[in-house]
Amino acid sequence: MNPVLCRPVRRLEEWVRIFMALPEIIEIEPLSGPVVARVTVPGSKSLTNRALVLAALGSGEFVLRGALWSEDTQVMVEALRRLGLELRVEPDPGEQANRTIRVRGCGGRVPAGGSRSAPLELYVGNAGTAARFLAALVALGRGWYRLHGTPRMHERPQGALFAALRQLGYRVETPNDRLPALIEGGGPRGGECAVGIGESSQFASALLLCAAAGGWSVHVCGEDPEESPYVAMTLRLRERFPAGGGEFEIEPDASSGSYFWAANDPAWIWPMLDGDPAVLDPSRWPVQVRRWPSPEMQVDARFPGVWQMMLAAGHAGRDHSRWMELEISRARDLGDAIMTAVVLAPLCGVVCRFTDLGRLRLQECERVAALRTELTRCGARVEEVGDTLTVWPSALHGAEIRTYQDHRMAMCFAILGLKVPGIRIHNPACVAKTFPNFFGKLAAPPPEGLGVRIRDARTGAVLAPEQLMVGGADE
Ligand SMILES: O=C(O)C1=C[C@@H](OP(=O)(O)O)[C@@H](O)[C@H](O)C1
Ligand SMILES: C=C(OP(=O)(O)O)C(=O)O
Repeated sequence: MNPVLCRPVRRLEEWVRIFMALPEIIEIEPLSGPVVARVTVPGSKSLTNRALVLAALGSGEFVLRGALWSEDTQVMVEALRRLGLELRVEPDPGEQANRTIRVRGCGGRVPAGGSRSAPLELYVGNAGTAARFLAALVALGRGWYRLHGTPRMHERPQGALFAALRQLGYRVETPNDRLPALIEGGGPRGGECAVGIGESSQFASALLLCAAAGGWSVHVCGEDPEESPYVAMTLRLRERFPAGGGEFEIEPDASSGSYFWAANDPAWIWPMLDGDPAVLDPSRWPVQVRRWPSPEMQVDARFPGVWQMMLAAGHAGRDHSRWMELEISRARDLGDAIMTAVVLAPLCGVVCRFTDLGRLRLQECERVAALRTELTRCGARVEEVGDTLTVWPSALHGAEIRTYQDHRMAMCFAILGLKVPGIRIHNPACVAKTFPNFFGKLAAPPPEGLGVRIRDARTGAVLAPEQLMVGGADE
């Protein structure tokens, strides 16, 4: 192809993307009644980034099918390429935000970095998984690497992971135990370390993913790794991943699926329930998520069961003219999907106590405060005591929701907007972190989507599903 002609074509694509950027603020129009839908959600972010690390360190050729293609996985792919690994990304005809990713493993020999004064720079965006997993992975290389990310990633904790790497004998230089950080690869060197996961369980996952290649023995402090859901995911995946090369299928992302299960409104389910209690079975609900995984790997695969429990308790409370109370723990019952349950709780007719939320304060934003503030803005009664949020049944009204650059704030409140008129979402494009076509799926006609009308809140124009895809779909 003529190289002179190539450049203007690429520029045109860039312009198309810029014109198709989501508006700064959108309004969600509530659904007028039950919608029968069978939605496909993209691959699991957590499994994709773990599988990329295991494939990169493994021996042979790996084919990852159903891998998520979003900001968090793109920074991981780019970082592995900058390290010198060979990765090929191909479209997935079954899902716009998935890819098939082919990886040639380095057999545990991580390519060398730079010098201390000119380290190999690796950008991790605001992907906690990439920031933590790559910090452990580069320790297995030689020379110096510098990890850096977005301003928010530079505030998020890394300290306990760096302490564990130092116990193993690696050098990590950072003034404040956060990113940016310089890490000197020392290659595999057997040894032991203990890691605290109070601030993030990703510290343990990072070390466990690289432990076989590094000869590391990793002790997780304070929590039973088998019972800490995301550490358990790492242990399960290590057992199942084809270490010597081969194909691996990534499950759909259960946290992303929670938004669609939660679209099944109490006001749809309760009237049916009076005549037929079997209606409480999620497999009977109008909105379904295809290929729903078992909870063995992803704790959030429990979401339909938790939503069922909330709906059942809310219904029982109505009959006894007294609200029932439920406790839902971030440590045991749900992972990221607990945010979905928190935001929809005021409509469930049950008092919900959401406990063990401490780690949420250190994520994309201070999520405990953000949830309380934005739900209160919609008229909900919410109380924050320690790391617990209690949410009471409340009459809600529309509001402009600030999303704090947090994809899950945008997605949870968009689902609230299917039930409460006048919900407006600021910076909806932040969903690109894990679910670039989330709003496209809300707007797509049933049965693939929910047929929701989404407007540019400034102009009132209804946006077509293809206008609602954000960023990152171009490889
Ligand atoms: O290991 C993982 O893939 C994740 C662990 C969790 O983080 P924390 O352990 O920091 O809570 C979760 O919130 C995040 O979205 C993904
Ligand atoms: C906390 C999250 O992401 P991470 O820690 O992987 O950046 C999330 O996706 O909700």
